[in-house]
Amino acid sequence: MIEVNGLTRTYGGFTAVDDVSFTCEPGSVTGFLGPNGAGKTTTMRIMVGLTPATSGTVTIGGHAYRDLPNPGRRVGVLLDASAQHAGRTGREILTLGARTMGLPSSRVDEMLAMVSLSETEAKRRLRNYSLGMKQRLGIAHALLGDPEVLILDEPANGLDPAGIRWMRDLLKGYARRGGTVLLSSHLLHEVELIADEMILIGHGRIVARGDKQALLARGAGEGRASSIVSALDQDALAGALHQAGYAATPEGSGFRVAASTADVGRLALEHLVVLTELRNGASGLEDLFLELTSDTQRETAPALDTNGAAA
Ligand SMILES: Nc1ncnc2c1ncn2[C@@H]1O[C@H](COP(=O)(O)OP(=O)(O)OP(=O)(O)O)[C@@H](O)[C@H]1O
Repeated sequence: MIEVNGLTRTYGGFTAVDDVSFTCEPGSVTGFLGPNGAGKTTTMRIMVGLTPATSGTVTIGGHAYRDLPNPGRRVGVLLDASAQHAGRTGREILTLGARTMGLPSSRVDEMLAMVSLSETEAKRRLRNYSLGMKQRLGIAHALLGDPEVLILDEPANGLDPAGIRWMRDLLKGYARRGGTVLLSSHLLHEVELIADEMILIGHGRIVARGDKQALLARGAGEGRASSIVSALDQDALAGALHQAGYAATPEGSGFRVAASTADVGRLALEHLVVLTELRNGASGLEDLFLELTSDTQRETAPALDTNGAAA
């Protein structure tokens, strides 16, 4: 169990983390989401004692991280997969970790096998690892001490699709066996698939949190219905939509309509319009994320022309 209470971190006059409180329960994966610079990494660094808090507390299993006698056996941490010594091999990095935690060297082989790093790859120096390989090694390092809590900053970063699925299954299995997982990510879809609980942060403040299903329902709630629709006769479709009073904007080869697929389908039937595509255009979590963090998004930056100059 992780308990974060009133966590605040300021840098000069700037507040990077602003009175953040949440808990992560055993047996669940908690997704920590927010735009660039929202305060996710800072919060996680404070949790594991790498950055001091200005105020507030974090406890893991009831103790501050710095008070845990053998922290690697309690908390697995992956904050920056490149933060290890670049001249060491993957095997050396894991062996040092195992020794520090008082684990047998057989644990290193187990972990290498678990993250699918081959014997040859394990002998390579970290500086010659691909990003995905570094992430795999980082996950192996985090799991080395068989901890009950995992704190992972963007663990899917650099993994290929098969690697992302592997990590998803790994973390879900870990939580099912009673582990507590906190992971940050920009990959909303990925978090939707993996997390049970979600925390959305913007400008250092929590803007939403709770059970994934409840947040998704909120994101896809009343007034947010959206469909993507195309027809053989687009003009007839546009006319029918207009007549019914549905707001429609051109998207792809058809329209995005502020109505449910059932309503659009019914309308097409009434007007005998043959549809070539009709699907749900709402992305509950993405819409909610963009709405709640809209003041922290950067898309107000000037558009670039094809030469990269500001238009
Ligand atoms: N040592 C520091 N000195 C000054 N400002 C800092 C420092 N560390 C972080 N910040 C600022 O705090 C804010 C939060 O940064 P943080 O790295 O926690 O964001 P993040 O949510 O992890 O972003 P990203 O998704 O881009 O990794 C940013 O504006 C960042 O510039």
